[in-house]
Amino acid sequence: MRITAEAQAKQAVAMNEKAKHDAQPTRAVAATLAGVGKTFTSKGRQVDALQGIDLTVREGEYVVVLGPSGCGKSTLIRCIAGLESPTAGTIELGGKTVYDAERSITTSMHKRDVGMVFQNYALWPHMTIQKNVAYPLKMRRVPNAERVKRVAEVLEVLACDHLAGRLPAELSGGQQQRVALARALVYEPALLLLDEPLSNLDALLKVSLRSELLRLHRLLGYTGIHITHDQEEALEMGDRVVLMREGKIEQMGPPEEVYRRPVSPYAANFLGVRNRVKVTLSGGHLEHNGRILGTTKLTNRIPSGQEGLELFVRARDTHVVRGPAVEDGASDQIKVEGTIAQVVLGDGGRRQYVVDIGGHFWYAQHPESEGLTPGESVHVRVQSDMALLYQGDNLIDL
Ligand SMILES: Nc1ncnc2c1ncn2[C@@H]1O[C@H](COP(=O)(O)OP(=O)(O)OP(=O)(O)O)[C@@H](O)[C@H]1O
Repeated sequence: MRITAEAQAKQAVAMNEKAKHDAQPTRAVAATLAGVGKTFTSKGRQVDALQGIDLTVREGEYVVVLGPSGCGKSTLIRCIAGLESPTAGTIELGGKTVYDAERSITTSMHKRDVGMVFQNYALWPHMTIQKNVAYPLKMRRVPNAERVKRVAEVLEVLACDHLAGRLPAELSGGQQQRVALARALVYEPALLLLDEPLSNLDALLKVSLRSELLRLHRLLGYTGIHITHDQEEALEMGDRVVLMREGKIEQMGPPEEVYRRPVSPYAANFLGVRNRVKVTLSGGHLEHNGRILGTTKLTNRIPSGQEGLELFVRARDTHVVRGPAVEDGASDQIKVEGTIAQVVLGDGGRRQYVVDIGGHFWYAQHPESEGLTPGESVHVRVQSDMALLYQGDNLIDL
């Protein structure tokens, strides 16, 4: 979304201003979306940014919405906040309808008890940190003494108390995002929406702020909806992960489930399953480019005559072994012969072996023999139950 920092600052303040403080522990609310659609019309063109979104986020749950650029994540969160009006469906927050296309109900963003944090922090550049965080309280005419107390409390929770007298430009990106969080939380909103809050931060800071966000969520108990295009962030942070694809929900579930069973090649690809090869079923064998893939029993569980099959395997589930594949008959393994093309430093500083399996690269992480070097003949080996097999867009249940 291309919105100016100034406009975002106004939106964030306006929403946070209205999130009511009642001196109680935070009241989390559920968010329920049914059949939500949003079509943008600009210059005679229509874009269906959201289509038929059904999603319930439970009270106190932390849901991470994941997807590539343009899949509708920001539009979704902006519709929940009231910054954007959907064109179909209903939205309920805490059991109250805040949007209903058919009944023409649209509650303004000021009346939704929602806090929001943006990717680019959206702080007021000319105000000190203390004033930035106090601003929404001031707008609601919270008395000065109470304001000072609450700002000090929230800055302390976020370990930003020592920054109170500085201007945003005098802070690092991570510090600015902490302050933006403080401003969103100073009202103890029942629902916190986070629009790519970590995307502008460097890798190390990202990881520490992930833990910080989870700690705050546990401490304060609000319902959280966090959007990101980073699969690692989503899997680490979400009680549930919602994967989006072209304005629709492709898959949702607990992170372990989404990680283990991506429902489609799109989901597998987005969740970092790097090895993807077309396979055929022939004479009871699974084959790639006319070569039999080991002694896999996957074929026992697939009806014969299937077309459009694709095998997906994670690099971290692949072993690479020197020499040709030996048929031992006993194990249920996929084996593919090839040649080491590259040895590179991959995820988490682990050596990654790139194996040329006949014009196609296969990534493997576990060497069974030390000192493998480019040009060597090897085979890659995978336990069949770690493989994912798809037919067209569907996961075959093996
Ligand atoms: N105001 C608008 N007018 C016209 N089209 C829009 C508008 N806002 C978003 N879109 C379109 O709607 C689709 C979804 O956009 P959205 O910003 O929600 O995606 P996103 O997943 O958040 O992407 P990003 O991570 O790049 O922000 C895109 O095709 C986008 O071009």
